[in-house]
Amino acid sequence: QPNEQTAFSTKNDMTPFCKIDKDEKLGPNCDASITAINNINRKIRSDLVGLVQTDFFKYFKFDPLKKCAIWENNDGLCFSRSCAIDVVEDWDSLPAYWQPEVLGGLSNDTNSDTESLGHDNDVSFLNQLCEKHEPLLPADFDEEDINYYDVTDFTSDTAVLVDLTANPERFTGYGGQQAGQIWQSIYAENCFPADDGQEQCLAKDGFYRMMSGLHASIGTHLSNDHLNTETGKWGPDLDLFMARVGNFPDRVSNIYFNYAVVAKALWKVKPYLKHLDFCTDYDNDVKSKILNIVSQLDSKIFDENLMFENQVDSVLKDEFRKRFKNVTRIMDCVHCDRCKMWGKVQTTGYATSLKILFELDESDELSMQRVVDKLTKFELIALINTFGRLSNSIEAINNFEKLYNKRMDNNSGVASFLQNNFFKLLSKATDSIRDKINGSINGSGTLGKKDEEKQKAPKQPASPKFVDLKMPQRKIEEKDKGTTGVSSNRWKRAWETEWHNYKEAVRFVWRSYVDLPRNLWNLILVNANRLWNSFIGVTGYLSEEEEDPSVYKLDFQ
Ligand SMILES: Cc1cc2nc3c(=O)[nH]c(=O)nc-3n(C[C@H](O)[C@H](O)[C@H](O)COP(=O)(O)OP(=O)(O)OC[C@H]3O[C@@H](n4cnc5c(N)ncnc54)[C@H](O)[C@@H]3O)c2cc1C
Repeated sequence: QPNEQTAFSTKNDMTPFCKIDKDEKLGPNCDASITAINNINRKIRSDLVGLVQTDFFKYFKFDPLKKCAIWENNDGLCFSRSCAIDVVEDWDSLPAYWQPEVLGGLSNDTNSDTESLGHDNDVSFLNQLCEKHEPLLPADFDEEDINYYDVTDFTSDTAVLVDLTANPERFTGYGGQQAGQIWQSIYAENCFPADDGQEQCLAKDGFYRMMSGLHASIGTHLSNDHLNTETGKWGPDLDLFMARVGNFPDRVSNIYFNYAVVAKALWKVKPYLKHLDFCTDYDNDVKSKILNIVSQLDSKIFDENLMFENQVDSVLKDEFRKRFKNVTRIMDCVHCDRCKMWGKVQTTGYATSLKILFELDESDELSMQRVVDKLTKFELIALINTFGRLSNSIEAINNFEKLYNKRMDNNSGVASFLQNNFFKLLSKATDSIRDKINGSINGSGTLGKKDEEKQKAPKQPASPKFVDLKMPQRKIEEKDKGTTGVSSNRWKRAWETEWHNYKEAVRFVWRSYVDLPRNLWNLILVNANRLWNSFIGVTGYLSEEEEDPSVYKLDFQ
Protein backbone atom coordinates (compact mmCIF):
# COMPACT_ATOMS: atom_id res chain seq x y z
CA GLN A 1 0.00 0.00 0.00
CA PRO A 2 1.26 3.48 -0.80
CA ASN A 3 2.82 5.44 1.96
CA GLU A 4 -0.11 6.81 3.94
CA GLN A 5 1.25 10.27 4.75
CA THR A 6 3.29 11.41 1.73
CA ALA A 7 0.72 13.54 -0.07
CA PHE A 8 0.24 15.90 2.82
CA SER A 9 2.08 18.80 4.20
CA THR A 10 2.26 19.19 7.95
CA LYS A 11 1.32 22.82 8.30
CA ASN A 12 0.32 22.58 11.87
CA ASP A 13 1.02 19.71 14.18
CA MET A 14 -1.73 20.59 16.59
CA THR A 15 -4.61 18.78 14.97
CA PRO A 16 -4.71 15.91 12.50
CA PHE A 17 -7.19 17.91 10.44
CA CYS A 18 -4.61 20.63 9.92
CA LYS A 19 -2.12 18.07 8.67
CA ILE A 20 -3.98 18.13 5.41
CA ASP A 21 -3.28 21.10 3.24
CA LYS A 22 -6.81 21.79 2.18
CA ASP A 23 -5.71 23.84 -0.81
CA GLU A 24 -3.39 21.24 -2.23
CA LYS A 25 -4.46 19.11 -5.19
CA LEU A 26 -5.77 15.70 -4.16
CA GLY A 27 -3.34 13.90 -6.44
CA PRO A 28 -1.64 13.94 -9.83
CA ASN A 29 -4.86 13.06 -11.67
CA CYS A 30 -7.12 15.16 -9.50
CA ASP A 31 -7.12 18.89 -10.13
CA ALA A 32 -9.28 19.67 -7.11
CA SER A 33 -8.52 20.47 -3.52
CA ILE A 34 -10.42 19.69 -0.35
CA THR A 35 -11.54 23.31 -0.16
CA ALA A 36 -12.85 23.22 -3.73
CA ILE A 37 -14.78 20.00 -3.10
CA ASN A 38 -16.18 21.38 0.16
CA ASN A 39 -17.50 24.34 -1.82
CA ILE A 40 -19.08 22.16 -4.50
CA ASN A 41 -20.62 19.94 -1.86
CA ARG A 42 -22.12 22.91 -0.06
CA LYS A 43 -23.81 24.04 -3.27
CA ILE A 44 -25.27 20.67 -4.30
CA ARG A 45 -25.98 19.21 -0.88
CA SER A 46 -29.66 20.02 -0.52
CA ASP A 47 -30.50 18.82 -4.06
CA LEU A 48 -28.57 15.61 -3.52
CA VAL A 49 -30.23 14.92 -0.17
CA GLY A 50 -33.61 15.56 -1.81
CA LEU A 51 -32.76 13.38 -4.80
CA VAL A 52 -31.84 10.25 -2.85
CA GLN A 53 -35.13 10.52 -1.02
CA THR A 54 -37.30 10.55 -4.15
CA ASP A 55 -39.26 7.43 -5.03
CA PHE A 56 -37.10 7.01 -8.06
CA PHE A 57 -33.77 6.88 -6.29
CA LYS A 58 -34.57 5.45 -2.90
CA TYR A 59 -35.24 1.85 -3.96
CA PHE A 60 -32.52 -0.65 -4.72
CA LYS A 61 -32.59 -4.29 -5.75
CA PHE A 62 -30.28 -6.55 -3.85
CA ASP A 63 -29.78 -10.23 -3.14
CA PRO A 64 -28.98 -10.86 0.51
CA LEU A 65 -28.82 -14.63 -0.08
CA LYS A 66 -26.25 -14.62 -2.85
CA LYS A 67 -23.54 -17.16 -2.08
CA CYS A 68 -20.14 -15.94 -1.07
CA ALA A 69 -17.81 -16.98 -3.87
CA ILE A 70 -14.63 -16.29 -1.93
CA TRP A 71 -14.77 -18.57 1.08
CA GLU A 72 -16.25 -21.93 1.91
CA ASN A 73 -18.13 -22.07 5.20
CA ASN A 74 -19.24 -18.50 5.14
CA ASP A 75 -22.43 -19.07 7.08
CA GLY A 76 -21.90 -16.55 9.84
CA LEU A 77 -24.73 -14.28 10.87
CA CYS A 78 -24.95 -10.93 12.54
CA PHE A 79 -27.73 -11.25 15.09
CA SER A 80 -27.90 -7.58 15.99
CA ARG A 81 -31.17 -5.89 14.98
CA SER A 82 -29.09 -3.12 13.44
CA CYS A 83 -27.63 -5.59 10.94
CA ALA A 84 -31.07 -6.46 9.56
CA ILE A 85 -32.82 -4.84 6.62
CA ASP A 86 -36.50 -4.13 6.10
CA VAL A 87 -37.50 -5.21 2.61
CA VAL A 88 -40.38 -3.73 0.63
CA GLU A 89 -43.48 -5.85 1.10
CA ASP A 90 -46.24 -3.41 0.39
CA TRP A 91 -45.88 -3.38 -3.39
CA ASP A 92 -49.15 -1.58 -3.96
CA SER A 93 -47.73 1.58 -2.45
CA LEU A 94 -44.93 1.74 -5.01
CA PRO A 95 -45.06 3.78 -8.22
CA ALA A 96 -45.90 1.94 -11.42
CA TYR A 97 -42.32 1.65 -12.60
CA TRP A 98 -41.41 -0.29 -9.47
CA GLN A 99 -44.09 -2.94 -9.85
CA PRO A 100 -42.80 -6.53 -10.19
CA GLU A 101 -43.90 -6.94 -13.78
CA VAL A 102 -41.91 -3.84 -14.72
CA LEU A 103 -38.88 -4.89 -12.72
CA GLY A 104 -38.76 -8.13 -14.67
CA GLY A 105 -36.01 -9.77 -12.69
CA LEU A 106 -38.09 -9.97 -9.57
CA SER A 107 -40.72 -11.99 -11.35
CA ASN A 108 -37.93 -13.99 -12.94
CA ASP A 109 -38.73 -12.69 -16.37
CA THR A 110 -35.28 -12.80 -17.83
CA ASN A 111 -36.19 -12.69 -21.50
CA SER A 112 -34.84 -9.31 -22.22
CA ASP A 113 -34.90 -7.85 -25.63
CA THR A 114 -32.66 -4.88 -25.31
CA GLU A 115 -32.66 -4.42 -29.05
CA SER A 116 -36.31 -3.46 -28.93
CA LEU A 117 -35.34 -0.36 -27.03
CA GLY A 118 -33.71 0.98 -30.13
CA HIS A 119 -30.86 3.37 -30.30
CA ASP A 120 -32.45 6.03 -32.38
CA ASN A 121 -31.74 8.80 -29.98
CA ASP A 122 -28.92 9.60 -27.60
CA VAL A 123 -30.94 8.90 -24.52
CA SER A 124 -32.61 5.57 -25.18
CA PHE A 125 -31.23 4.28 -21.89
CA LEU A 126 -33.55 6.66 -20.14
CA ASN A 127 -36.53 4.80 -21.50
CA GLN A 128 -35.44 1.85 -19.42
CA LEU A 129 -35.72 3.90 -16.30
CA CYS A 130 -39.42 4.14 -16.14
CA GLU A 131 -41.37 2.96 -19.11
CA LYS A 132 -43.81 0.26 -18.27
CA HIS A 133 -43.35 -3.20 -19.77
CA GLU A 134 -39.90 -2.36 -21.02
CA PRO A 135 -37.29 -4.81 -19.83
CA LEU A 136 -35.16 -3.33 -17.10
CA LEU A 137 -32.51 -5.95 -17.02
CA PRO A 138 -28.79 -5.38 -16.93
CA ALA A 139 -26.84 -4.37 -19.94
CA ASP A 140 -26.40 -6.81 -22.75
CA PHE A 141 -23.04 -8.23 -21.87
CA ASP A 142 -22.63 -11.07 -24.29
CA GLU A 143 -20.37 -9.23 -26.74
CA GLU A 144 -17.72 -7.72 -24.47
CA ASP A 145 -18.01 -7.34 -20.77
CA ILE A 146 -17.31 -3.74 -19.92
CA ASN A 147 -18.83 -3.92 -16.46
CA TYR A 148 -16.91 -3.41 -13.25
CA TYR A 149 -19.50 -5.24 -11.15
CA ASP A 150 -21.23 -8.59 -11.34
CA VAL A 151 -24.37 -7.96 -13.40
CA THR A 152 -26.05 -11.11 -12.10
CA ASP A 153 -26.61 -9.20 -8.85
CA PHE A 154 -29.84 -7.81 -10.24
CA THR A 155 -31.21 -10.85 -12.05
CA SER A 156 -31.35 -13.32 -9.19
CA ASP A 157 -34.62 -14.96 -8.08
CA THR A 158 -33.85 -14.25 -4.47
CA ALA A 159 -33.23 -10.51 -4.95
CA VAL A 160 -35.41 -8.22 -2.87
CA LEU A 161 -36.37 -4.60 -3.19
CA VAL A 162 -35.24 -2.35 -0.37
CA ASP A 163 -36.03 1.20 0.56
CA LEU A 164 -32.61 2.70 1.27
CA THR A 165 -34.06 5.58 3.28
CA ALA A 166 -35.71 3.09 5.66
CA ASN A 167 -32.40 1.28 6.22
CA PRO A 168 -29.83 4.02 6.88
CA GLU A 169 -26.15 3.24 6.77
CA ARG A 170 -25.00 3.61 10.35
CA PHE A 171 -23.40 1.81 13.27
CA THR A 172 -24.51 -1.82 13.33
CA GLY A 173 -22.00 -3.38 15.69
CA TYR A 174 -20.66 -5.54 12.85
CA GLY A 175 -16.90 -5.92 13.18
CA GLY A 176 -14.23 -8.19 14.57
CA GLN A 177 -12.37 -10.85 12.67
CA GLN A 178 -14.92 -11.41 9.92
CA ALA A 179 -15.14 -7.73 8.95
CA GLY A 180 -11.35 -7.46 9.19
CA GLN A 181 -11.01 -10.43 6.83
CA ILE A 182 -13.33 -8.77 4.31
CA TRP A 183 -11.30 -5.57 4.33
CA GLN A 184 -8.10 -7.57 4.03
CA SER A 185 -9.43 -9.40 0.96
CA ILE A 186 -10.51 -6.12 -0.58
CA TYR A 187 -7.05 -4.58 -0.16
CA ALA A 188 -5.47 -7.81 -1.42
CA GLU A 189 -7.16 -7.18 -4.78
CA ASN A 190 -4.77 -4.24 -5.13
CA CYS A 191 -1.83 -6.58 -5.78
CA PHE A 192 -1.31 -5.85 -9.46
CA PRO A 193 1.51 -7.61 -11.29
CA ALA A 194 4.97 -6.11 -10.75
CA ASP A 195 5.11 -2.35 -11.32
CA ASP A 196 6.33 -1.31 -14.72
CA GLY A 197 5.81 2.38 -15.02
CA GLN A 198 3.93 5.51 -14.09
CA GLU A 199 0.67 4.31 -15.61
CA GLN A 200 0.62 1.14 -13.56
CA CYS A 201 1.45 3.18 -10.52
CA LEU A 202 -1.44 5.60 -10.97
CA ALA A 203 -3.88 2.77 -11.64
CA LYS A 204 -2.73 0.89 -8.58
CA ASP A 205 -2.73 4.00 -6.46
CA GLY A 206 -6.21 4.90 -7.73
CA PHE A 207 -7.52 1.43 -6.90
CA TYR A 208 -6.11 1.62 -3.39
CA ARG A 209 -7.48 5.12 -2.82
CA MET A 210 -10.96 4.04 -3.92
CA MET A 211 -10.96 1.11 -1.49
CA SER A 212 -9.56 3.15 1.34
CA GLY A 213 -12.00 5.97 0.58
CA LEU A 214 -14.91 3.51 0.70
CA HIS A 215 -13.61 2.08 3.98
CA ALA A 216 -13.15 5.56 5.45
CA SER A 217 -16.56 6.71 4.23
CA ILE A 218 -18.21 3.73 5.96
CA GLY A 219 -16.16 4.52 9.08
CA THR A 220 -17.36 8.12 8.95
CA HIS A 221 -21.01 7.10 8.67
CA LEU A 222 -20.85 4.62 11.51
CA SER A 223 -19.16 7.22 13.72
CA ASN A 224 -21.58 9.95 12.69
CA ASP A 225 -24.65 7.85 13.37
CA HIS A 226 -23.47 5.91 16.37
CA LEU A 227 -25.45 4.42 19.24
CA ASN A 228 -24.52 5.78 22.63
CA THR A 229 -25.15 2.76 24.82
CA GLU A 230 -25.39 4.90 27.96
CA THR A 231 -28.10 7.25 26.72
CA GLY A 232 -29.64 5.00 24.05
CA LYS A 233 -29.40 7.88 21.58
CA TRP A 234 -27.92 7.97 18.08
CA GLY A 235 -25.46 10.69 17.22
CA PRO A 236 -21.88 11.60 16.29
CA ASP A 237 -19.04 10.02 18.27
CA LEU A 238 -15.94 12.17 17.85
CA ASP A 239 -13.55 9.73 19.55
CA LEU A 240 -14.63 6.92 17.27
CA PHE A 241 -14.35 9.10 14.18
CA MET A 242 -10.85 10.23 15.13
CA ALA A 243 -9.85 6.65 15.82
CA ARG A 244 -11.11 5.32 12.50
CA VAL A 245 -10.65 8.26 10.11
CA GLY A 246 -9.82 11.68 11.55
CA ASN A 247 -6.35 10.78 12.78
CA PHE A 248 -5.37 9.55 9.31
CA PRO A 249 -5.13 12.45 6.82
CA ASP A 250 -4.74 10.02 3.91
CA ARG A 251 -8.07 8.38 4.72
CA VAL A 252 -9.84 11.73 4.80
CA SER A 253 -8.20 12.64 1.50
CA ASN A 254 -9.29 9.34 -0.07
CA ILE A 255 -12.93 10.14 0.64
CA TYR A 256 -12.47 13.39 -1.27
CA PHE A 257 -10.69 11.47 -4.04
CA ASN A 258 -13.71 9.19 -4.41
CA TYR A 259 -15.97 12.20 -4.49
CA ALA A 260 -13.91 13.55 -7.41
CA VAL A 261 -14.13 10.21 -9.27
CA VAL A 262 -17.93 9.94 -9.00
CA ALA A 263 -18.41 13.65 -9.71
CA LYS A 264 -16.41 13.31 -12.93
CA ALA A 265 -18.52 10.33 -14.02
CA LEU A 266 -21.68 12.36 -13.49
CA TRP A 267 -20.15 15.25 -15.36
CA LYS A 268 -19.43 12.90 -18.26
CA VAL A 269 -23.07 11.78 -18.65
CA LYS A 270 -24.26 15.37 -18.32
CA PRO A 271 -25.04 15.84 -22.06
CA TYR A 272 -27.39 12.85 -21.95
CA LEU A 273 -28.99 13.70 -18.63
CA LYS A 274 -30.18 17.00 -20.04
CA HIS A 275 -32.81 15.11 -21.95
CA LEU A 276 -33.93 13.14 -18.94
CA ASP A 277 -37.46 11.97 -19.08
CA PHE A 278 -38.67 10.20 -16.00
CA CYS A 279 -42.25 10.06 -17.27
CA THR A 280 -43.70 10.20 -13.78
CA ASP A 281 -45.07 12.73 -11.37
CA TYR A 282 -41.55 13.19 -10.09
CA ASP A 283 -40.18 14.12 -13.44
CA ASN A 284 -39.67 17.85 -13.03
CA ASP A 285 -38.50 17.64 -9.48
CA VAL A 286 -35.99 14.85 -10.13
CA LYS A 287 -34.83 16.42 -13.35
CA SER A 288 -34.21 19.86 -11.90
CA LYS A 289 -32.30 18.39 -8.96
CA ILE A 290 -30.04 16.32 -11.19
CA LEU A 291 -29.41 19.22 -13.50
CA ASN A 292 -28.61 21.55 -10.60
CA ILE A 293 -26.11 19.01 -9.32
CA VAL A 294 -24.31 18.31 -12.57
CA SER A 295 -24.18 22.00 -13.47
CA GLN A 296 -21.92 22.57 -10.45
CA LEU A 297 -19.40 19.96 -11.58
CA ASP A 298 -16.26 20.60 -13.54
CA SER A 299 -14.35 18.32 -15.91
CA LYS A 300 -11.04 19.14 -14.20
CA ILE A 301 -12.09 17.54 -10.93
CA PHE A 302 -10.59 14.21 -12.05
CA ASP A 303 -8.56 13.19 -15.09
CA GLU A 304 -9.32 9.57 -15.87
CA ASN A 305 -7.12 9.66 -18.98
CA LEU A 306 -3.99 9.68 -16.86
CA MET A 307 -4.84 6.31 -15.37
CA PHE A 308 -4.87 4.26 -18.55
CA GLU A 309 -3.11 6.50 -21.04
CA ASN A 310 -2.27 3.82 -23.52
CA GLN A 311 -5.65 2.79 -24.90
CA VAL A 312 -4.08 0.22 -27.23
CA ASP A 313 -2.65 -1.81 -24.42
CA SER A 314 -5.79 -2.60 -22.46
CA VAL A 315 -4.24 -5.37 -20.33
CA LEU A 316 -3.90 -3.15 -17.30
CA LYS A 317 -7.44 -1.85 -17.68
CA ASP A 318 -8.79 -5.41 -17.94
CA GLU A 319 -6.86 -6.34 -14.83
CA PHE A 320 -8.27 -3.32 -13.04
CA ARG A 321 -11.82 -4.20 -14.12
CA LYS A 322 -11.44 -7.84 -13.08
CA ARG A 323 -10.13 -6.85 -9.67
CA PHE A 324 -12.82 -4.28 -9.11
CA LYS A 325 -15.47 -6.83 -10.03
CA ASN A 326 -13.98 -9.15 -7.42
CA VAL A 327 -14.45 -6.42 -4.81
CA THR A 328 -18.15 -6.20 -5.66
CA ARG A 329 -18.32 -10.00 -5.24
CA ILE A 330 -16.59 -9.86 -1.88
CA MET A 331 -19.62 -7.91 -0.65
CA ASP A 332 -21.63 -11.16 -0.82
CA CYS A 333 -19.46 -12.49 2.01
CA VAL A 334 -20.40 -9.73 4.48
CA HIS A 335 -22.44 -11.21 7.32
CA CYS A 336 -24.36 -8.08 8.24
CA ASP A 337 -27.20 -7.59 5.73
CA ARG A 338 -27.39 -3.87 6.11
CA CYS A 339 -23.63 -3.48 5.68
CA LYS A 340 -23.78 -5.83 2.70
CA MET A 341 -26.60 -3.81 1.13
CA TRP A 342 -24.78 -0.48 1.46
CA GLY A 343 -21.55 -2.19 0.39
CA LYS A 344 -23.33 -3.35 -2.79
CA VAL A 345 -24.86 0.06 -3.44
CA GLN A 346 -21.51 1.79 -3.12
CA THR A 347 -19.35 -0.72 -4.97
CA THR A 348 -21.96 -0.75 -7.79
CA GLY A 349 -21.90 3.06 -7.75
CA TYR A 350 -18.12 3.13 -8.09
CA ALA A 351 -18.26 0.38 -10.73
CA THR A 352 -20.73 2.47 -12.73
CA SER A 353 -18.48 5.51 -12.41
CA LEU A 354 -15.51 3.51 -13.65
CA LYS A 355 -17.49 2.17 -16.60
CA ILE A 356 -18.48 5.71 -17.59
CA LEU A 357 -14.97 7.05 -17.05
CA PHE A 358 -12.98 4.32 -18.75
CA GLU A 359 -15.32 2.86 -21.34
CA LEU A 360 -17.15 5.91 -22.65
CA ASP A 361 -15.47 7.84 -25.40
CA GLU A 362 -17.74 10.76 -26.22
CA SER A 363 -16.36 11.02 -29.73
CA ASP A 364 -17.23 7.43 -30.53
CA GLU A 365 -20.89 6.71 -31.23
CA LEU A 366 -20.46 2.99 -30.64
CA SER A 367 -18.98 3.45 -27.19
CA MET A 368 -21.84 5.83 -26.38
CA GLN A 369 -24.31 3.11 -27.28
CA ARG A 370 -22.46 0.45 -25.36
CA VAL A 371 -22.12 2.51 -22.21
CA VAL A 372 -24.77 5.18 -21.90
CA ASP A 373 -27.63 3.49 -23.72
CA LYS A 374 -27.22 0.40 -21.66
CA LEU A 375 -26.98 1.94 -18.25
CA THR A 376 -29.61 0.36 -16.08
CA LYS A 377 -31.88 1.90 -13.53
CA PHE A 378 -29.96 0.20 -10.74
CA GLU A 379 -26.63 1.50 -11.95
CA LEU A 380 -27.97 5.04 -12.03
CA ILE A 381 -29.53 4.62 -8.59
CA ALA A 382 -26.25 3.22 -7.22
CA LEU A 383 -24.31 6.07 -8.81
CA ILE A 384 -26.48 8.80 -7.31
CA ASN A 385 -26.66 7.12 -3.90
CA THR A 386 -22.90 6.61 -3.80
CA PHE A 387 -22.46 10.28 -4.56
CA GLY A 388 -24.99 10.97 -1.78
CA ARG A 389 -22.98 8.84 0.66
CA LEU A 390 -19.76 10.68 -0.18
CA SER A 391 -21.49 14.02 0.16
CA ASN A 392 -22.71 12.90 3.55
CA SER A 393 -19.21 11.85 4.59
CA ILE A 394 -17.83 15.25 3.62
CA GLU A 395 -20.51 17.06 5.56
CA ALA A 396 -19.82 14.81 8.57
CA ILE A 397 -16.04 15.40 8.33
CA ASN A 398 -16.59 19.16 8.42
CA ASN A 399 -18.84 18.81 11.45
CA PHE A 400 -16.37 16.54 13.20
CA GLU A 401 -13.64 19.08 12.55
CA LYS A 402 -15.72 21.73 14.32
CA LEU A 403 -16.35 19.40 17.26
CA TYR A 404 -12.66 18.54 17.41
CA ASN A 405 -11.52 22.16 17.38
CA LYS A 406 -14.07 23.02 20.05
CA ARG A 407 -12.71 20.28 22.22
CA MET A 408 -9.13 21.38 21.65
CA ASP A 409 -10.08 24.92 22.69
CA ASN A 410 -11.75 23.65 25.85
CA ASN A 411 -8.84 21.34 26.57
CA SER A 412 -6.07 23.91 26.38
CA GLY A 413 -3.34 24.50 28.98
CA VAL A 414 -2.93 23.07 32.46
CA ALA A 415 -6.50 21.87 32.62
CA SER A 416 -5.86 19.73 29.59
CA PHE A 417 -2.60 18.38 31.01
CA LEU A 418 -4.24 17.44 34.29
CA GLN A 419 -7.23 16.00 32.57
CA ASN A 420 -5.22 13.90 30.18
CA ASN A 421 -2.24 12.87 32.22
CA PHE A 422 -2.86 13.28 35.91
CA PHE A 423 -6.20 11.53 36.06
CA LYS A 424 -4.98 8.85 33.70
CA LEU A 425 -2.04 8.10 36.01
CA LEU A 426 -4.29 8.22 39.02
CA SER A 427 -6.75 5.82 37.53
CA LYS A 428 -3.92 3.51 36.38
CA ALA A 429 -2.55 3.44 39.92
CA THR A 430 -6.00 2.76 41.35
CA ASP A 431 -6.56 -0.02 38.84
CA SER A 432 -3.28 -1.72 39.65
CA ILE A 433 -3.98 -1.52 43.39
CA ARG A 434 -7.46 -2.91 42.83
CA ASP A 435 -6.02 -5.73 40.69
CA LYS A 436 -3.52 -6.61 43.41
CA ILE A 437 -6.24 -6.65 46.04
CA ASN A 438 -8.50 -8.77 43.83
CA GLY A 439 -5.56 -11.06 43.10
CA SER A 440 -4.82 -11.64 46.76
CA ILE A 441 -8.50 -12.18 47.57
CA ASN A 442 -8.83 -14.63 44.69
CA GLY A 443 -5.65 -16.35 45.86
CA SER A 444 -7.19 -17.03 49.24
CA GLY A 445 -10.22 -18.52 47.53
CA THR A 446 -12.65 -15.83 48.65
CA LEU A 447 -14.40 -13.88 45.97
CA GLY A 448 -15.83 -10.42 46.42
CA LYS A 449 -19.34 -9.78 45.12
CA LYS A 450 -18.04 -7.95 42.06
CA ASP A 451 -15.65 -10.77 41.25
CA GLU A 452 -18.46 -13.27 41.47
CA GLU A 453 -20.49 -11.15 39.07
CA LYS A 454 -17.52 -10.93 36.71
CA GLN A 455 -17.17 -14.70 36.78
CA LYS A 456 -20.82 -15.21 35.97
CA ALA A 457 -20.75 -12.75 33.05
CA PRO A 458 -19.82 -14.25 29.67
CA LYS A 459 -16.19 -13.61 28.91
CA GLN A 460 -15.69 -10.84 26.35
CA PRO A 461 -12.99 -11.72 23.84
CA ALA A 462 -10.08 -9.29 23.95
CA SER A 463 -11.12 -6.67 21.41
CA PRO A 464 -8.68 -6.21 18.53
CA LYS A 465 -10.19 -2.77 18.03
CA PHE A 466 -8.12 0.35 17.94
CA VAL A 467 -4.76 -1.44 17.84
CA ASP A 468 -3.45 1.00 15.29
CA LEU A 469 -4.92 4.04 16.87
CA LYS A 470 -3.54 7.32 17.91
CA MET A 471 -6.36 8.14 20.26
CA PRO A 472 -7.26 11.78 20.78
CA GLN A 473 -7.29 13.25 24.24
CA ARG A 474 -10.04 11.92 26.45
CA LYS A 475 -13.29 13.74 26.75
CA ILE A 476 -13.61 16.15 29.66
CA GLU A 477 -16.81 15.58 31.51
CA GLU A 478 -18.97 18.49 30.52
CA LYS A 479 -19.02 21.23 33.08
CA ASP A 480 -22.75 21.55 32.80
CA LYS A 481 -23.25 18.10 34.22
CA GLY A 482 -23.06 19.94 37.54
CA THR A 483 -23.39 17.89 40.68
CA THR A 484 -25.26 15.06 39.04
CA GLY A 485 -24.16 12.19 36.83
CA VAL A 486 -20.81 10.56 36.38
CA SER A 487 -18.60 13.52 37.28
CA SER A 488 -20.35 14.15 40.63
CA ASN A 489 -19.93 10.45 41.48
CA ARG A 490 -16.25 10.73 40.74
CA TRP A 491 -15.88 13.73 43.09
CA LYS A 492 -17.86 11.94 45.76
CA ARG A 493 -15.64 8.87 45.50
CA ALA A 494 -12.49 11.01 45.61
CA TRP A 495 -13.75 12.85 48.70
CA GLU A 496 -14.62 9.59 50.46
CA THR A 497 -11.17 8.14 49.69
CA GLU A 498 -9.40 11.25 50.99
CA TRP A 499 -11.54 11.35 54.12
CA HIS A 500 -10.83 7.69 54.80
CA ASN A 501 -7.06 8.22 54.38
CA TYR A 502 -7.14 11.21 56.71
CA LYS A 503 -8.99 9.25 59.42
CA GLU A 504 -6.49 6.40 59.12
CA ALA A 505 -3.54 8.77 59.55
CA VAL A 506 -5.03 10.47 62.64
CA ARG A 507 -5.84 7.07 64.11
CA PHE A 508 -2.25 5.90 63.57
CA VAL A 509 -0.73 8.94 65.32
CA TRP A 510 -3.23 8.78 68.16
CA ARG A 511 -2.58 5.08 68.80
CA SER A 512 1.20 5.70 68.81
CA TYR A 513 0.85 8.08 71.71
CA VAL A 514 -1.63 5.92 73.59
CA ASP A 515 0.50 2.79 73.22
CA LEU A 516 3.85 4.43 74.03
CA PRO A 517 3.81 3.97 77.90
CA ARG A 518 2.69 0.35 77.56
CA ASN A 519 5.37 -0.43 74.97
CA LEU A 520 8.09 1.27 77.04
CA TRP A 521 6.99 -0.68 80.11
CA ASN A 522 7.16 -3.93 78.09
CA LEU A 523 10.64 -3.05 76.85
CA ILE A 524 11.92 -2.34 80.39
CA LEU A 525 10.41 -5.55 81.69
CA VAL A 526 11.95 -7.68 78.94
CA ASN A 527 15.40 -6.16 79.43
CA ALA A 528 15.19 -6.40 83.23
CA ASN A 529 14.18 -10.04 82.85
CA ARG A 530 17.09 -10.74 80.56
CA LEU A 531 19.57 -9.08 82.96
CA TRP A 532 18.13 -10.99 85.92
CA ASN A 533 18.38 -14.30 84.07
CA SER A 534 21.96 -13.69 83.09
CA PHE A 535 22.71 -12.61 86.67
CA ILE A 536 21.33 -15.89 88.05
CA GLY A 537 22.96 -17.88 85.22
CA VAL A 538 19.81 -18.97 83.29
CA THR A 539 20.39 -18.92 79.47
CA GLY A 540 18.10 -19.90 76.57
CA TYR A 541 15.10 -19.11 78.70
CA LEU A 542 13.89 -16.40 76.34
CA SER A 543 12.94 -16.87 72.72
CA GLU A 544 15.28 -15.57 70.03
CA GLU A 545 13.04 -12.60 69.56
CA GLU A 546 13.07 -11.75 73.20
CA GLU A 547 16.84 -12.26 73.45
CA ASP A 548 17.45 -9.60 70.83
CA PRO A 549 15.54 -6.48 71.81
CA SER A 550 16.25 -4.95 68.42
CA VAL A 551 13.77 -7.39 66.81
CA TYR A 552 11.15 -6.76 69.42
CA LYS A 553 7.97 -5.67 67.68
CA LEU A 554 6.06 -2.80 69.11
CA ASP A 555 2.39 -3.52 69.27
CA PHE A 556 0.41 -0.45 68.36
CA GLN A 557 -2.88 -2.22 67.88
C1 LIG B 1 -18.42 -3.94 3.26
C2 LIG B 1 -18.51 -3.55 4.70
C3 LIG B 1 -19.51 -2.69 5.10
C4 LIG B 1 -19.60 -2.32 6.44
N1 LIG B 1 -20.63 -1.51 6.84
C5 LIG B 1 -20.76 -1.19 8.15
C6 LIG B 1 -21.86 -0.38 8.59
O1 LIG B 1 -22.71 0.05 7.81
N2 LIG B 1 -21.95 -0.12 9.93
C7 LIG B 1 -21.04 -0.61 10.82
O2 LIG B 1 -21.18 -0.36 12.01
N3 LIG B 1 -19.99 -1.37 10.41
C8 LIG B 1 -19.84 -1.67 9.12
N4 LIG B 1 -18.80 -2.45 8.72
C9 LIG B 1 -17.77 -2.83 9.69
C10 LIG B 1 -16.69 -1.73 9.78
O3 LIG B 1 -16.22 -1.34 8.50
C11 LIG B 1 -15.47 -2.21 10.56
O4 LIG B 1 -14.95 -3.36 9.96
C12 LIG B 1 -15.82 -2.52 12.01
O5 LIG B 1 -16.41 -1.38 12.58
C13 LIG B 1 -14.56 -2.90 12.81
O6 LIG B 1 -13.63 -1.84 12.75
P1 LIG B 1 -12.12 -1.95 13.20
O7 LIG B 1 -11.75 -0.69 13.88
O8 LIG B 1 -11.92 -3.24 13.90
O9 LIG B 1 -11.23 -1.97 11.88
P2 LIG B 1 -11.68 -2.16 10.40
O10 LIG B 1 -12.48 -0.97 9.95
O11 LIG B 1 -12.31 -3.51 10.22
O12 LIG B 1 -10.29 -2.08 9.62
C14 LIG B 1 -9.30 -3.14 9.64
C15 LIG B 1 -7.93 -2.51 9.45
O13 LIG B 1 -7.88 -1.83 8.19
C16 LIG B 1 -7.09 -0.64 8.29
N5 LIG B 1 -7.92 0.51 7.88
C17 LIG B 1 -8.98 1.01 8.53
N6 LIG B 1 -9.53 2.01 7.83
C18 LIG B 1 -8.77 2.15 6.73
C19 LIG B 1 -8.83 3.02 5.62
N7 LIG B 1 -9.80 3.92 5.46
N8 LIG B 1 -7.86 2.92 4.67
C20 LIG B 1 -6.88 2.00 4.78
N9 LIG B 1 -6.79 1.13 5.81
C21 LIG B 1 -7.73 1.20 6.76
C22 LIG B 1 -6.65 -0.53 9.72
O14 LIG B 1 -5.32 -0.98 9.80
C23 LIG B 1 -7.59 -1.43 10.47
O15 LIG B 1 -7.03 -1.98 11.62
C24 LIG B 1 -18.67 -2.84 7.38
C25 LIG B 1 -17.66 -3.69 6.97
C26 LIG B 1 -17.56 -4.06 5.65
C27 LIG B 1 -16.49 -5.01 5.22
